[in-house]
Amino acid sequence: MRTTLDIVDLAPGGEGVGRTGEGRPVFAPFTAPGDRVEVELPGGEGPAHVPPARLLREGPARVAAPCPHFGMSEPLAEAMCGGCEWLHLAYGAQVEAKERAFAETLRRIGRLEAGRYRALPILPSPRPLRYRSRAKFHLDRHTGRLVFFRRRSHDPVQLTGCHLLAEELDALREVAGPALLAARLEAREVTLEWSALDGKGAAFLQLAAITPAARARAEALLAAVPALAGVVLGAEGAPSAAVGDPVLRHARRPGEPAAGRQRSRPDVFQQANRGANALLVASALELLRPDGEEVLELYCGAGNFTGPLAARARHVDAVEGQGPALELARLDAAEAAEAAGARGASRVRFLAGDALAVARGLARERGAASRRYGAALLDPPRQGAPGVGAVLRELDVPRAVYVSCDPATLARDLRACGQVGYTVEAIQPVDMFPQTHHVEAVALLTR
Ligand SMILES: C[S@@+](CC[C@H](N)C(=O)[O-])C[C@H]1O[C@@H](n2cnc3c(N)ncnc32)[C@H](O)[C@@H]1O
Repeated sequence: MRTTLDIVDLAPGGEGVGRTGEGRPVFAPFTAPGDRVEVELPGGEGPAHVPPARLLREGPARVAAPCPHFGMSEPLAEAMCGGCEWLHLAYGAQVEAKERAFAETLRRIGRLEAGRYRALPILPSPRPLRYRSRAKFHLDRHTGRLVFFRRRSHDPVQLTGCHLLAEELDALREVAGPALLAARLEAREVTLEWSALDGKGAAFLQLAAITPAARARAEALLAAVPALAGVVLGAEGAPSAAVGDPVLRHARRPGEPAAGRQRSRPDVFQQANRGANALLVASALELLRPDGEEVLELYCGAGNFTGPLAARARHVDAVEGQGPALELARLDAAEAAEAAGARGASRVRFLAGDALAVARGLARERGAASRRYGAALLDPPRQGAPGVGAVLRELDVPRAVYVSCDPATLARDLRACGQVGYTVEAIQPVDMFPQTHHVEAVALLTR
């Protein structure tokens, strides 16, 4: 049934929300508060998710989307890219909506009522557009373009440019697609990364198999695309292989190389928004105050927090499950220790393995080798770290910072931490992902 709907808010999942005359909630993608839209309403009585709507009247938060691949185009959904959700929304309205939805998720799943913790105002991204230094694409074998898929499909969007990518990364995307096709590198997925510090990029190609022919083709790719310094080849069940030099360096604070550098490789986790990442790291350290402490860091990855922690802590034990990430973190730590002289030499110990299992093992250690941590920092993947509260408790950690990219799993884990005696003192949301509903956050726990 066709019906007219007034959009009144944005849901945590990014869709606009309105209610029918009978009070039925309706979630409509690509709408904005204040919009009046016509939607195709499915039968039933519960909350309805409708396909893209026809816009009848524009709300005040609506702006002209700068991208031809985005939005409520006619015919509906024909050209729509699955990358952005909110290019039609003024950036101020985006951060307000994230802050509201985030607090609501903490309340609903974490039972954390506003007022019971210090809710710090969301930190906006320094760049709302062109903020990504890495992204994952698909190679369209017919056109030779690196593409994104349309929403909820595997149909390619023939990108003529992407407003989320740093200009240099977008330019690399444009040339890398045809070069991959010419080199006959049939990658299932292609991750490209750009380093503003190095002025060069690197690629991670997921192939069916890593053969000598694939390596030779990767060499040909590097010869054809001078902006690419190296390639990592990956295949299921096989160790990855580097061709050229795919290790890039980033300034820990963009534009300030003196604030320290950090290695990355395109097959290893790395925050894609370097500007917002600098804010995230600074706010995590400000909340944790690791000065002079023995610190336990779980899920350290390539050492995004490890270097800044080590610069202030007495000692850091850093745990990570992925070998190549740990290798990059070790190289950065060794370099920083050398720069600091003997004083910094033994500040970090890296431990490989499952973060919670290693932490449980540390809690059982006794005698001279055992450590008493004054602070902990954890930054788990999207699925969170169920059970981390009990582990922190076993280790008798008085203060911990939990960094999360998923408000729902964060809220779940904070609630469980509360059940073993931790109090949520403060939470700082950070907008790492403008033009989408996603939000990153840092929470401070004490006991
Ligand atoms: C969100 S990333 C954070 C990495 C790093 N802290 C950063 O800021 O770049 C999560 C990291 O946890 C690692 N990881 C995932 N599951 C793990 C586990 N069970 N044990 C240890 N590390 C794990 C991943 O390899 C990844 O490096």
